[in-house]
Amino acid sequence: MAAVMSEKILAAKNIVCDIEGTTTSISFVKDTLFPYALKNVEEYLKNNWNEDATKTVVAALREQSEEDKKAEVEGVTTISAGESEDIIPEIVKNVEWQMSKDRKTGSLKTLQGLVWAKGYKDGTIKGHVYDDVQKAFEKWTESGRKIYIYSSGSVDAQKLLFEHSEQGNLLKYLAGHYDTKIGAKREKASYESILKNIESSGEEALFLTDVYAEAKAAKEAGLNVVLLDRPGNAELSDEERKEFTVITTFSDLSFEAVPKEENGGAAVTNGKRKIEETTEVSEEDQAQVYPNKK
Ligand SMILES: CSCCC(=O)C(=O)COP(=O)(O)O
Ligand SMILES: [Mg+2]
Repeated sequence: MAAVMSEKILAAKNIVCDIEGTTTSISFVKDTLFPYALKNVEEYLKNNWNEDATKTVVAALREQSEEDKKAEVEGVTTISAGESEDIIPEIVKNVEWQMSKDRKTGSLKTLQGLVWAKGYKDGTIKGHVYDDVQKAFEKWTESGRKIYIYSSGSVDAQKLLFEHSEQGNLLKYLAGHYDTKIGAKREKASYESILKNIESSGEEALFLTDVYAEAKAAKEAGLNVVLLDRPGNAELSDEERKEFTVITTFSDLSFEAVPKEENGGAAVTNGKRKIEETTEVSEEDQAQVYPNKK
């Protein structure tokens, strides 16, 4: 069954977009990025030990491990005090432990980004984006919309992925980046902070993600939300599919131009067609306008 889209969704001026499972395959993150980070973290630390960025991230990793120890997180490994390179094996062990749990701590994500930088810059890594991403970004920005990224991956890691993507440098389409410094992705307050930051109402914003808990938090903050069902994503339940519009590709979202005088002003509605609520939509009608399905 094709997606059911509300008028509000299609009118949104600000699009906030998740990465893993939304613009980019989960398998690229799990099978390319994570193994690269694990393989190269020790070398990165050795080669960059005296860099400020390394000192800052090591201090943050140590702080995190102390917090985890206090909270009695199972399996946590500690990082000794001091600036000696002797503690590199302890850092590597902590990173391996965190990555085995797919933790989204800011310190781990920052270090991963630092390690990936070399791979992106020497061409070993090309950021995966689905086939429809570049075209959609182009259309959305051409129609006067602003695209923001909100991912657990650090802002620097996000920029690397889109700068060195399989579809070329996509950074020109992006108006801003947010990571977990603004808050965790499953918390309503994070989305409220993003709205404040981008000077948008919830009504004028659309969040695209693959994770139901993130969708729920964004919805609570007043944003419109559409869930992505990309190949390899976790299965969405029938209940989750009832609560949110679900699409398989960005091509399913088709916006109209934001009139110039309203760019940065009021939201635009797609005045073309307003159709009564329905449960089934033909492929051709995917881009039509429907009242939001609750
Ligand atoms: C942009 S860096 C790679 C992705 C990553 O490390 C990650 O944790 C992705 O999480 P997301 O919030 O984009 O689902
Ligand atoms: Mg995701």
